Amino acid sequence: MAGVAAPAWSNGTAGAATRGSVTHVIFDMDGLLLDTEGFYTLVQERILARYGKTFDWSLKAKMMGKKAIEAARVFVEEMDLADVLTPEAFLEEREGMLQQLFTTTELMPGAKRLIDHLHAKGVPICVATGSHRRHFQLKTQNHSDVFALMHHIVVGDDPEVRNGKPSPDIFLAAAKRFEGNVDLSKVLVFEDAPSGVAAAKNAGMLAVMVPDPRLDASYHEGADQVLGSLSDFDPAVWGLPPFEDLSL
Ligand SMILES: O=P(O)(O)OC[C@H](O)CO
Ligand SMILES: [Mg+2]
Repeated sequence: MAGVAAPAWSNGTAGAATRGSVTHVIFDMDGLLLDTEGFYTLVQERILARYGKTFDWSLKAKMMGKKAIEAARVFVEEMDLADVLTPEAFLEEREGMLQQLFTTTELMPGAKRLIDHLHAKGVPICVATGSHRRHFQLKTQNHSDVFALMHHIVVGDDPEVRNGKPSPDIFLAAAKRFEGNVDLSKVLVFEDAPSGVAAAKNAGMLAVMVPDPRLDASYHEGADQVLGSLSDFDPAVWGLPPFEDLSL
């Protein structure tokens, strides 16, 4: 794209990049940076048990990454509960349980090391989460050091995010808030959810997927790379500054 400056860390020499020359990085949050997806699963299992139904990973795949109300509609519809539970009542019921669980949130393996590294090298990084601000605050309260390194954070109830993932809205809003012009084809999104990978691709960006191993491999389709953990990510492959301490 015309007028797009070379990244600040670039020394102008050819690197070992084989998958592109990434200039900006956007992180998903739930299930990617933070180990919160299990909380949603647990609470939803409890609610379904009351109706004699079982929560499974094909339902999980359809809900994860979405805005709360959009995921709630999927839950009620897919589980055939419309006669006994509205999406709004479902959200209200799970809220108390979730709020307690969120305060115990842990980082996913490799998240801190990667964020520290990209920040130290001057790579512009941000978070784009379908989670609304109230939940974002609860989930991140013990990890403010990590999230403080983000250039900005876009949450699901941001006015610019009209539609949740797989709409590209949230990633387009996130890219716009970096400084200067951003070539969307050089933005790398990290995601754990099928809807999130689709949103990144709909935004014209690159997508690395770090899925839960229980997610069927058919949902990996569309990702530019699939990793078992953020710890497996090699920045140099994407034209990003390499890790210097390879012992980690
Ligand atoms: O994966 P995130 O960070 O977009 O969050 C989405 C929901 O809050 C949880 O699936
Ligand atoms: Mg996620």
